Amino acid sequence: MLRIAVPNKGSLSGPAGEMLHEAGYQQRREAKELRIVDPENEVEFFYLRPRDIAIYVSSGRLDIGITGRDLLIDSAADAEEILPLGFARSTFRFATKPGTATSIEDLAGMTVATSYEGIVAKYLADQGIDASVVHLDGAVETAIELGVAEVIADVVETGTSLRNAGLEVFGEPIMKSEAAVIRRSGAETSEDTERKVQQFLRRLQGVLVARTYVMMDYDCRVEQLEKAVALTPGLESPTVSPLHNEGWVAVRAMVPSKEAQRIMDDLYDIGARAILTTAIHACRL
Ligand SMILES: Nc1ncnc2c1ncn2[C@@H]1O[C@H](COP(=O)(O)OP(=O)(O)OP(=O)(O)O)[C@@H](O)[C@H]1O
Ligand SMILES: O=P(O)(O)OC[C@H]1O[C@H](OP(=O)(O)OP(=O)(O)O)[C@H](O)[C@@H]1O
Ligand SMILES: [Mg+2]
Repeated sequence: MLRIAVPNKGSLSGPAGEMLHEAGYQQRREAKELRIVDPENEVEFFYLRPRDIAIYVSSGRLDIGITGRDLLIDSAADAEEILPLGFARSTFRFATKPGTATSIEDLAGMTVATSYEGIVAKYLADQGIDASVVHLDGAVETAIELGVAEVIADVVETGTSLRNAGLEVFGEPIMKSEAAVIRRSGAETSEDTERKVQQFLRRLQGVLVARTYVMMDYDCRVEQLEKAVALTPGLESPTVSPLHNEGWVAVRAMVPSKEAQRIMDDLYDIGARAILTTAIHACRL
C-alpha cells in the first residue's frame, strides 16, 4: 500500500483533493477525516497540516506527499520535489510601507515578520544582511501596522492582501512556489513501491495534460496539409486520415488549450473546415 500525505487545510487542500479525484483516487468525504484507505488503488492517504508534510515524508514513514515548494524549502526537511503540480502558484516577497525600504540592502538592522522563517533567515544570510526575523503564524501583513516589524516577507498571489494593508513589494522575488509531489531524498525503495510511485506520478501527469491540452479535429485539402500540420504538430505527430472526398484529409492532434482559439482561426484562414475541439478527460503519455 502506497502511503501518501495530502494537505488537510489551507490553499493546497481543495485543489490537491480535486486533482487526486480526477486521477481516479478515492478522497475523504468530510473534512474531519484524517486517514482513508483506497483499497482498489492500493493507496492510503494521510491528511496532514501542509507545513508538516515534508517532515513526515523525510522521516520515511510516508512514501510521498503533496505540499508547497516554499513549505518544503522552509522546513529544511531531507525531501525533494519530484513532480510540480501547477496549482497554488505564488511568489515569496519582501514588502513594506512606501518609504521604509526600496532594496534588500535597506533591511540591515530591521525586523522582518514572516511565517517562513527558514526561507527568510537563509536568504538574508546568503545576501550577508544582518536583520532580525520574527515568526508569526499568519496574517503577517498586519505586523507592520501593529509595530511588530518594519518589513514582512510573505506569499503573494494577486497582491490584494498587500494592497489592502497599504504595503508594496521591494527587491527581487525570494522564490516562486507551486504545489508539488515530494519524496524523501535518495529514497531507496522496494521494486514494488517504486512501481506504485511511478504509476501515481503518471496518473497525476495525465491529469495535468488533460487540463492543459484539448483534442483538435479538422478537415483540410491535401495541398494545405503541410501548413496545417505546422500549426498543429501534436505531441509526436498528428494523425492524418483520408476522407471519402478525394483531395481532402482529416487531421487529429492535441493542442494547448490556451492557444486553441488562435489555432482554430489560423486553420480556418488556410482553408481548413469542420474544426472541432474536445476536452481530454484522462491520458497517459
Ligand atoms: N493566496 C494564495 N495563492 C496561492 N498560493 C497560496 C496562497 N496562500 C498560500 N499559498 C500557498 O499555499 C501553501 C501554504 O499553505 P498553508 O495551508 O500553510 O497556508 P494557507 O493557504 O495560507 O492557509 P492558512 O490559512 O492555514 O494559513 C504555500 O505553498 C503557499 O505558497
Ligand atoms: O496576494 P494575495 O492574492 O492576496 O494572496 C496572498 C495572501 O494569501 C495568503 O494568506 P491567507 O489568506 O492564507 O492568510 P494567512 O496570511 O493567515 O495565511 C498569504 O499568506 C497572503 O497573505
Ligand atoms: Mg496562509
